[in-house]
Amino acid sequence: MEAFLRGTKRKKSPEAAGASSDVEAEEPTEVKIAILASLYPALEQEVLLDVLIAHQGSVDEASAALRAPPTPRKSSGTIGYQRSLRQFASSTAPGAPVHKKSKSKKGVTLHLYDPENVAEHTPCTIIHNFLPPELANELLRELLQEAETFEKSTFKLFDNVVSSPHTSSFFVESYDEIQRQKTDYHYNGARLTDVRRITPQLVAVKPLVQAAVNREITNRIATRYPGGRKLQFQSPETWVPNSAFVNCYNGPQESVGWHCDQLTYLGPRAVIGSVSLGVAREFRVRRVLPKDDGDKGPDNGDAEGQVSIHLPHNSLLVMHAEMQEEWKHSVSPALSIDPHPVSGNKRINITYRDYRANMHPRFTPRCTCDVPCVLRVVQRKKENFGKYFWMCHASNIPEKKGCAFFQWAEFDDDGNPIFKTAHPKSDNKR
Ligand SMILES: O=C(O)CCC(=O)C(=O)O
Ligand SMILES: [Fe+2]
Repeated sequence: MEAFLRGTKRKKSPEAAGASSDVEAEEPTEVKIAILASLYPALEQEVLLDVLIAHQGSVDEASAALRAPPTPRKSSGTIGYQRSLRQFASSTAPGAPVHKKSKSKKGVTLHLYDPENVAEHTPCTIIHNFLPPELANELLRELLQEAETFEKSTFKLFDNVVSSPHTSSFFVESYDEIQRQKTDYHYNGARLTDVRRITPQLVAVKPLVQAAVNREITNRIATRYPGGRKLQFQSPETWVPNSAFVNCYNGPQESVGWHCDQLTYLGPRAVIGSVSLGVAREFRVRRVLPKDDGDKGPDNGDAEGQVSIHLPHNSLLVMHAEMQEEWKHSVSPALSIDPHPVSGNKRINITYRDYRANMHPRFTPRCTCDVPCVLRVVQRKKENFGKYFWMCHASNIPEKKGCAFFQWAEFDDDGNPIFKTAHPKSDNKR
């Protein structure tokens, strides 16, 4: 999970027309919520999110409003209601448009349980009872043991120490790769310290995840994408997971705020396979709606409402190629949970990822701080919507300020990066 360690305001780059305000608006909600939560610990995250949205994402203004004497207000959507979408279901012809009018509404959370509804109304597909039951339990037991030593990520932001509301660790395939992760890769401007070797059960499950995800991708393309063809910038190659973030949510309050997963090492139109074990929790998604240049109105964050996908023990959720660029996702705090016979109050989540050889930091642009850049996409502004860009993320390192580096990112139709200038650290070998 990379998405929450971002923060301080950046200097705007004059080159970043159409992307610059997106960058600011794009500062992760997670961080803003974490700051507000540390200042107002008694308030639920959803209330904080509402207030933040009502103040166009400004932490200062949201905080001022929260300090003011409370006026009675309802928090929207804390308790969702179950609603079947069967009544709306229609068989989808090959090549049907990706962007269907959402069945969800502003301020309302639709709760989806049924795989057909999930495929129809979100950028995801879900497979229930994914692994043989004993394998799922073995994997859960193994990762619960690993999770004993997982830590919350903490980071300094302004004068607050903010910590992620769950624990996690990152697993790769070899000791060499652990070393490379610790020296070459950057996450939000810093290096990972807790990188582990993939465990025996993670190894055992990997080919099953790989086969299922590739099947789901093929099916998604054939049944839902225009012309039955892959999206522009989506890789035509087989999806091969070579790393996994493992998250542990201990109890109903542990969560992860709204974010999209970082594309820096995955490339555009990334697909992610996400296995859920233990306590069932809600995975929420909402579409990011771009705004016109002159539109100074409130953030569109909740304009189409949220969709809640229920993730039971032993389910595989595939986040498809349209997910990270056009949607945000979160695991919301729960009012209550049903304890699981193996894990008690804990939920384990594994996101298997395909790190692409041609997106290795030895190839990607470096900013003037000499840190490999982060890959972002314009989401909030209609101007340049969907365009990718490289920017500095050193401002997240406590002692560094970051620079105004900005460069549009180019890819061929299959999502292979086109780097204009040879990278000084590139030896073009892999
Ligand atoms: O726990 C989950 O289901 C999602 C985790 C997630 O979004 C992430 O690791 O980026
Ligand atoms: Fe994520």
